[in-house]
Amino acid sequence: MIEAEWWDYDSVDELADAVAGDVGFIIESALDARDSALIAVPGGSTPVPIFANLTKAKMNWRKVTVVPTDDRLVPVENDLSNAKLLARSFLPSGARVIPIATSIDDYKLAGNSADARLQDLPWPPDLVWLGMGKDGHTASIFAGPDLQDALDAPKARRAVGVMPDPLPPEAPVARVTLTRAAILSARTILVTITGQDKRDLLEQAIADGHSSKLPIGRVLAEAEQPIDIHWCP
Ligand SMILES: O=C1O[C@H](COP(=O)(O)O)[C@@H](O)[C@H](O)[C@H]1O
Repeated sequence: MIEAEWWDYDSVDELADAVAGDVGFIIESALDARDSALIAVPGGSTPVPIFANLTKAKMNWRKVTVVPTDDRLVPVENDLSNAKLLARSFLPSGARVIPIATSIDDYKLAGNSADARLQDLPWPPDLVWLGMGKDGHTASIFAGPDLQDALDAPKARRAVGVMPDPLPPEAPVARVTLTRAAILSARTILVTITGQDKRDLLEQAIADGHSSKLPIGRVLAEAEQPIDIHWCP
């Protein structure tokens, strides 16, 4: 059973303030301890106001590397690109942003390429920050033919390519994602979600643990570290 602590806020603004503070603290602690920080952060819409608050923090951003937990296989100029969001959010502060998606058509090969990029980074990440879709996917670990690959990849494997099935209507494309092993290797894991529907889904996924039908339940069931879940309606 995972050790999950819920942090509830009344509004997105309050959540954004608090999570930006926590992530800033994690980065500062890594800079103090190792003189560099590596964080993996989600895409989508939930983190946007948090990024805005976080990047106002004064710290040595030049020593901070930011990677997406996952990305959609689209050109980096496309609005669906998580790398585009990270570049827009973090590059002005001076952080290094490493995209993991490529223009390779074969999504499995794109997964190999994402893995190779991540193999060049000092591991483990100081933080893996996860979001969750309405269908219970996290990072881009989705239901579909590649679910087991992403869940069962060996410890050394950091990313794989996946084809969600069904394809989510808001972004109906193949993806690359951190594996479960890569997510769980992080020094700290936190989750941000909004809305009662997602809360109900995540509570159920956590309760079901290993037998959860939802990818996020299967990922978190194996976590050895305590996990903070930040939520607002
Ligand atoms: O597709 C994705 O969706 C999830 C959730 O996004 P949200 O917009 O509902 O917050 C996100 O965590 C993931 O990184 C992204 O690629």
